[in-house]
Amino acid sequence: MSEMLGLRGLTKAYNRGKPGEVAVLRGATLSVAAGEVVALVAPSGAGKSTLLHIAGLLDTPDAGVVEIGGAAMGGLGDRARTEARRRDVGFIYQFHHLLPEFTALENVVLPQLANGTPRRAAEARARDLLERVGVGARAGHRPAALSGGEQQRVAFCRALANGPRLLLADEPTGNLDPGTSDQVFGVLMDLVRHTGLSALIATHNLDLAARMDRVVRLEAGRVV
Ligand SMILES: Nc1ncnc2c1ncn2[C@@H]1O[C@H](COP(=O)(O)OP(=O)(O)OP(=O)(O)O)[C@@H](O)[C@H]1O
Repeated sequence: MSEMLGLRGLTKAYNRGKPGEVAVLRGATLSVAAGEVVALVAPSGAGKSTLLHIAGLLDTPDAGVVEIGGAAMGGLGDRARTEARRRDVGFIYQFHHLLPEFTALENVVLPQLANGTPRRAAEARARDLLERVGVGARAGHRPAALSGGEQQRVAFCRALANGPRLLLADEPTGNLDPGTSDQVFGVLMDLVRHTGLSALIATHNLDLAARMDRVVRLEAGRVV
């Protein structure tokens, strides 16, 4: 099977060369195949957010290689990185991070407009995605008027708005109560499977991890 995400020998330290240096990644290597959904399990502070940010081109490693769809990302300039991120990567955070002054629909439309999609097509796609995750009827509401589970469903739609090839999620249901988390996670998995996306999903929840294709652990800065 072809590889969608390749992380090879990543190292990353904060406060590098200073007294407070924290070596977070120490040669982390990981591969996600096309269509594969991988769970990333790590104790708190082990560096999973750092790893996801590097994989999602939001941060750069000190050393090592990031490949998306077989293309090395290391040599890209800022502009090409931003383009690759917008086009290829969808990101979901623990907290929804929706724009509070915009409706659910607009939150899913805006990244498409930024990517050059005409408004009419962007709205049609946004409505379709919101319907698929069961919040179509709430499309005209702002995030504050939605429940936590609904907000997170909208955030899933936003992450998928530009049709990424790779989905990265950092505790996507970590902010929800256990019952809602379970249900909303099911919605996310349906969406991912339906789209044939590759995904790397960080979670502390071993039951959720067991519902993915493969589980990897981040320990002492390496993937085991
Ligand atoms: N900007 C920074 N400057 C200094 N240290 C940092 C910075 N960002 C993260 N760290 C440290 O690096 C380590 C890994 O952080 P990271 O956020 O990647 O962990 P995590 O596994 O996602 O943790 P959690 O599950 O608690 O969110 C932590 O010890 C953290 O304190």
